[in-house]
Amino acid sequence: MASQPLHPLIAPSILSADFARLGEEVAAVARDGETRADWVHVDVMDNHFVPNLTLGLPVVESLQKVSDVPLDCHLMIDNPDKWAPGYAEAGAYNVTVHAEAAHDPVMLAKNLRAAGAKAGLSVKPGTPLEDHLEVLKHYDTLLVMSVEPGFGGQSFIPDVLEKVRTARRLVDTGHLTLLVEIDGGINASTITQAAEAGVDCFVAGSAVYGADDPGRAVAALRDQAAGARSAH
Ligand SMILES: O=C(CO)[C@H](O)[C@H](O)COP(=O)(O)O
Ligand SMILES: [Co+2]
Repeated sequence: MASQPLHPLIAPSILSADFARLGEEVAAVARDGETRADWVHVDVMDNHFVPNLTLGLPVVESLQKVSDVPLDCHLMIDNPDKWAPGYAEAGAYNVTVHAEAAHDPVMLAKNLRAAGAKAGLSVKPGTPLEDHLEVLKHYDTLLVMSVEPGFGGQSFIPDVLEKVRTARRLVDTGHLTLLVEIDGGINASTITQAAEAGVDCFVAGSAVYGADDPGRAVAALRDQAAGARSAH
């Protein structure tokens, strides 16, 4: 995961999908061609780390059986040191834990990788990147939250782009080796500025699953991000 991927990655968040039809909702962004998502983003919330409760390991295990798009699990939970490796063992492609919640983030990254997943570290909007730079050397992805974690459909916080620029610089100069991912409020009005700041992977929940055709929304967001990147 060293250099910037050839095209921007789009990861629809099923937080905004119909939970009664999760398999079909994943299939809607898994058709071959330009409408295909790169990853499917799965928001796990425990009602402790964030004030909301969504889904957990049994649902991820079921999704893993039906999804041929890699799962990107975003764990908004306390004590990820204990729970996160289970998501890697279930076959998730990338498992992201919060820097604010992890007790031993270096050991946790090792455990995630040993279980076969990429290891992701996320920072909330108010968490400085500088506090976690040493730890980030052990991770494959950095998930910059551009809303307060807990709910979909919130407004993008542009101040976090400074963290994206810093991370991009550190990756491009070889000081870090990771993908830069952004999550929260990404849509047609905000994706250009995020792409210009250097994001590799864009999570979009309401902008994809709130659209009439989720697959078309994926293709449109990817086009827009690619255009912003090449113009930069
Ligand atoms: O982690 C999240 C919230 O905590 C979600 O991934 C995120 O909010 C996606 O939803 P939207 O694109 O509607 O903001
Ligand atoms: Co998320």
